[in-house]
Amino acid sequence: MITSSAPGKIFLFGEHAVVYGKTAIACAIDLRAHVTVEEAPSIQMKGPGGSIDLNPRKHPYIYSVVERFKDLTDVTGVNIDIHSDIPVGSGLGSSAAVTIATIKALDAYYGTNLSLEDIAHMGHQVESEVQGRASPTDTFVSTFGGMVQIPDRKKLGFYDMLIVIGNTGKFSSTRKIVSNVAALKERHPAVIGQIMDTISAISETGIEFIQEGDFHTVGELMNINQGLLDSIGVGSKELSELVYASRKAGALGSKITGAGGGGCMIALCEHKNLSRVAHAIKRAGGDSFICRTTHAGVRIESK
Ligand SMILES: Nc1ncnc2c1ncn2[C@@H]1O[C@H](COP(=O)(O)OP(=O)(O)O)[C@@H](O)[C@H]1O
Ligand SMILES: C[C@@](O)(CCOP(=O)(O)O)CC(=O)O
Ligand SMILES: [Mg+2]
Repeated sequence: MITSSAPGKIFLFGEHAVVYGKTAIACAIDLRAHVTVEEAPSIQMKGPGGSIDLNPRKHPYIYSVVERFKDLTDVTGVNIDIHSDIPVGSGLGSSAAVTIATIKALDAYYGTNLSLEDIAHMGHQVESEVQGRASPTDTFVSTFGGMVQIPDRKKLGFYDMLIVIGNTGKFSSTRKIVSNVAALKERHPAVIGQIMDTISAISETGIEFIQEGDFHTVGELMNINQGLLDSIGVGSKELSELVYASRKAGALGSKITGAGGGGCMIALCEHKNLSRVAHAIKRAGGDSFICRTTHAGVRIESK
């Protein structure tokens, strides 16, 4: 029996634009997906009512991972059991964390000796297949941990940023939101293209201010990024309510994280207003918790 785990993530800047090759900054967080694999008579997934055979409609990410392993090795019966701390369909990268942890667990189980680069690459292929189109961000940061810049695949240092996550509690499918943005871009290529370029410039400017420790300016850039996410139709009334409540309570900046349409927002705070912001998000109807970033990428937990 082998157990692996991989982290979820937040986007400080650049979601959606990064799908079109623009710059984004993402950070691994200490919510993790845990995957246990053990010998079984067929390829199965453990569920609440017991184990069932792997089904591409019910388990699209895991199915796609297993199909890829069939190209690498002789895939024998295995039971896959997932326990994840990451709220599903909420912009915190649950799909990538589950995908990357499954790849790592199967790699250890079948002895395929994949490097971290191989794992991130396979994860990106899986997300692209299931999502229709996907950037390498979530799978890369879930593999390597820390703060990263995409598409450069640059591992940035560790920055002690105080972030509150606010969750609207509304499920949102990344596949659907990404395809809505693609359709909008097709209708207005010049307009949306320029918005994507501006989001890219925000990410590139943002990283400089993160490195300087100027979090007031980082927050200001997050607010500009949020306006542009709204402009491409990935906002919602509930997300905006949490965003404005957090700013009123003193957040330096706040924005959607991930696909949007529902799911989570993040608020950059100072020590003095951290709990005020968390409470304000709750009063505005969301769940909120303090986000801890992590260096720890994918890893084997036990063998
Ligand atoms: N614990 C889990 N077990 C099985 N599949 C999961 C789990 N968590 C997430 N997933 C898969 O990821 C999908 C959600 O991914 P996505 O729409 O990209 O949202 P996000 O990655 O922001 O949570 C789910 O519909 C499911 O297919
Ligand atoms: C919208 C997008 O930029 C991020 C999606 O993140 P999440 O699945 O909502 O956690 C898509 C992608 O990068 O593939
Ligand atoms: Mg996802």
